Amino acid sequence: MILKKPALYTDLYELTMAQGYFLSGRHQQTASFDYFFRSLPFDGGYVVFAGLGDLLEIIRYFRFHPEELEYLRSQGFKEEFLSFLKDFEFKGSVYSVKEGEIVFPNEPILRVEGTIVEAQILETVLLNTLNFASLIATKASRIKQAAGDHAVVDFGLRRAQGLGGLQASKASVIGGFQGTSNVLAGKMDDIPINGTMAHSWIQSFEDELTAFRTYAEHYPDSSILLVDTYSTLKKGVPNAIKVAKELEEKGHKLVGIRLDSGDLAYFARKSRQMMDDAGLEYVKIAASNQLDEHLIKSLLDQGAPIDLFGVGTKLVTAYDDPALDGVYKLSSINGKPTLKISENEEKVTLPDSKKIIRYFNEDGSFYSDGIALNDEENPSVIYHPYIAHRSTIVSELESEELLHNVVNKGEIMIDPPTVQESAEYARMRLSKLNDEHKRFDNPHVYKVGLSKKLRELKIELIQNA
Ligand SMILES: Nc1ncnc2c1ncn2[C@@H]1O[C@H](COP(=O)(O)OP(=O)(O)OP(=O)(O)O)[C@@H](O)[C@H]1O
Ligand SMILES: O=P(O)(O)OC[C@H]1O[C@H](OP(=O)(O)OP(=O)(O)O)[C@H](O)[C@@H]1O
Ligand SMILES: O=C(O)c1cccnc1
Repeated sequence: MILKKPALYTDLYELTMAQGYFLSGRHQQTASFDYFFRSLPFDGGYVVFAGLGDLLEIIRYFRFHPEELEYLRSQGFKEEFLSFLKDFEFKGSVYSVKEGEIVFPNEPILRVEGTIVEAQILETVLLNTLNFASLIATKASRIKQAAGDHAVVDFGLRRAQGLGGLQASKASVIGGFQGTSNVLAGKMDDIPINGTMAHSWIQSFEDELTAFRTYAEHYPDSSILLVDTYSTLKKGVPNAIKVAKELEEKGHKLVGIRLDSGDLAYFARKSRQMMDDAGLEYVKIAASNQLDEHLIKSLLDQGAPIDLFGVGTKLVTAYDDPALDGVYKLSSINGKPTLKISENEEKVTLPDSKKIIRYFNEDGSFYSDGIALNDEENPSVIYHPYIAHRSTIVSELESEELLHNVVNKGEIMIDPPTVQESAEYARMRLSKLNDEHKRFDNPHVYKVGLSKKLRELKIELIQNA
């Protein structure tokens, strides 16, 4: 949890609308909003849903404190509304997929039900939390996929967008990273913290060997020496070998070396050879320098004997696709289904309260998802969202509903998932997504269909709009 006072972490219009609902006596209307995204980031085939734990904390702490009310008063908000906010607590309900779930475009992966004011007032902070966490968890998952069994560690804090670095470190672990260099994230979320050394350590000594030796004296069983400050192969690796041998004499072991520039595949091969020749097969090779999933894949395809990848900038900034386009749309008001029309059929929203059903192949892998009205039986056929004649029979398949009641009339119903639990769930679910949806180039589109009733309701509302 990052903000203990999240109520003003919002766009002004949420509060002006809330005041408008209140002053016009409409604030007790009931409403239902869906959270969903429309397109997949990184030209990928899936998203790892993250941020639910933080959202539940935000709901738990959601109050308007005296100094916040004072600020709103200074901005012209009316006394009547401010006294309403003084006692405000979220008393609505939230239905969500699990943190770590593998999800796809246009699925209503989280639904908020409540009065129009309480559901509306959550919009911005909810989007801010879920969009960023899911984006970074997805990027991390792709990087981990490229790294396979090799370890990946988050080095991104220094390059992160301000305090987003905290959420990014947590989301990276949900996506499959082993640990982070971010100490506060480690403390807050019980994530393993890891690290090596900076060039400044080496430059601050009269020579590289003394720098390595001094570090190893202090950390005889946990040193990873940065070998590229002067010359990787002529100085860095030979000096690291010397120090490793000295450690051996004292009954300790050098953990590794880190490469941070130049041709990482070439240097890794050469360093491995030099260390193996010196009987140091156990010393690991870590690599960093603007890595992402494509470079890691390329390095491993080149046969680079790298054991650990440190990944910063490209991970925490989601460099190639810096925002998930998640939105929060009204789907019913006072029990009446509603939708938002668009010229573009793909942007027309889905009305009413819905459920998501995941269908499985016989081997337990994901077959496709269906979206149906909440109060209908699980459908036996699901239909393409826009092309009427395309449908799939799903009646014989194993299925599972994905939305769970995580907040019920203001009461939080689950222990917020720990980062480790969400990471394990994401790993397990990703293993059920077939490879054609996971490949980096032109991944096969995972099918998400609609029930007949939902499709018909949507068409009826469009025609009557
Ligand atoms: N064998 C390789 N195959 C593909 N990409 C690599 C390989 N080795 C390194 N890279 C990547 O190429 C990019 C640029 O590497 P380069 O050696 O130019 O780094 P640099 O930071 O400019 O080095 P220096 O710090 O010496 O200036 C980095 O993103 C790096 O990870
Ligand atoms: O390349 P990234 O994926 O963003 O990974 C983080 C980078 O941050 C550090 O460099 P920096 O130059 O900031 O400090 P240093 O002196 O420790 O190398 C580190 O050496 C990595 O190269
Ligand atoms: O520990 C490291 O090696 C590290 C930490 C942050 C950024 N770059 C490297």
